[in-house]
Amino acid sequence: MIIHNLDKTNSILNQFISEIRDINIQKDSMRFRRNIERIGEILSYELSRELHFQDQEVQTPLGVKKVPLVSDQLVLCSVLRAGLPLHQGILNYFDHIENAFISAYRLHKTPEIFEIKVEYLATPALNGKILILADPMLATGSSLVSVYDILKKIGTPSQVHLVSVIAAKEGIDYISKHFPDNTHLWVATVDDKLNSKGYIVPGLGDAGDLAFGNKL
Ligand SMILES: O=P(O)(O)OC[C@H]1O[C@H](OP(=O)(O)OP(=O)(O)O)[C@H](O)[C@@H]1O
Ligand SMILES: O=c1cc[nH]c(=O)[nH]1
Ligand SMILES: [Mg+2]
Repeated sequence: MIIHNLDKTNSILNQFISEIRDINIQKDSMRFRRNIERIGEILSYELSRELHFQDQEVQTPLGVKKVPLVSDQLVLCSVLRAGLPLHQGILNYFDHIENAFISAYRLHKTPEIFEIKVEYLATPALNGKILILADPMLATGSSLVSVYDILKKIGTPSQVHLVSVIAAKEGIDYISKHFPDNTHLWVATVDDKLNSKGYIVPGLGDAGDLAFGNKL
């Protein structure tokens, strides 16, 4: 797996990451969603450098200019619920991308032991296309691996790009073993630890709840 951790370079991205982590600022759920969306836009720009480009002629009022434009067929699949604002951010940059949605949630047997349930999928064909799989939190990595196991049954993408906001080192190690070697991971920042409940520490808390409210 090829890992692109954007926190290696200081940029305005730091501001958005610090706001989604901040226990006071993150209470403003509209700002939380919008910050995740903005991070999705920045990750999209970075990811776009790894895509394939072909020259296209553009007619201006004064002449013709050859411009290299993205030539890949792209599918963006986001993991519900927390993936929704990240999905919107990526969609803001890739106007013509096809869209897929998949659900994943933790079904707890005890506070510490859970399995991932995937119950919903809506996707276009994936064969030969570039799959961008988006989920803001990469904690244990079990959600991403579970959804990829389902998506693989639909078709074989030519390449996978994973987009995440905060990842734990442990989760990165786990998914590296389950995705093809040429998979790219685009992540805004990486934290060292998981707690006993599989939450990223310091992380930000529960991204789905912060974006959309507490669930039962
Ligand atoms: O790497 P993992 O250990 O699998 O954890 C990460 C998952 O947890 C969050 O979803 P959650 O289960 O909280 O669902 P939600 O989006 O509905 O809140 C997040 O959006 C990931 O899907
Ligand atoms: O830290 C975590 C782990 C899983 N899901 C979240 O929203 N946050
Ligand atoms: Mg959640």
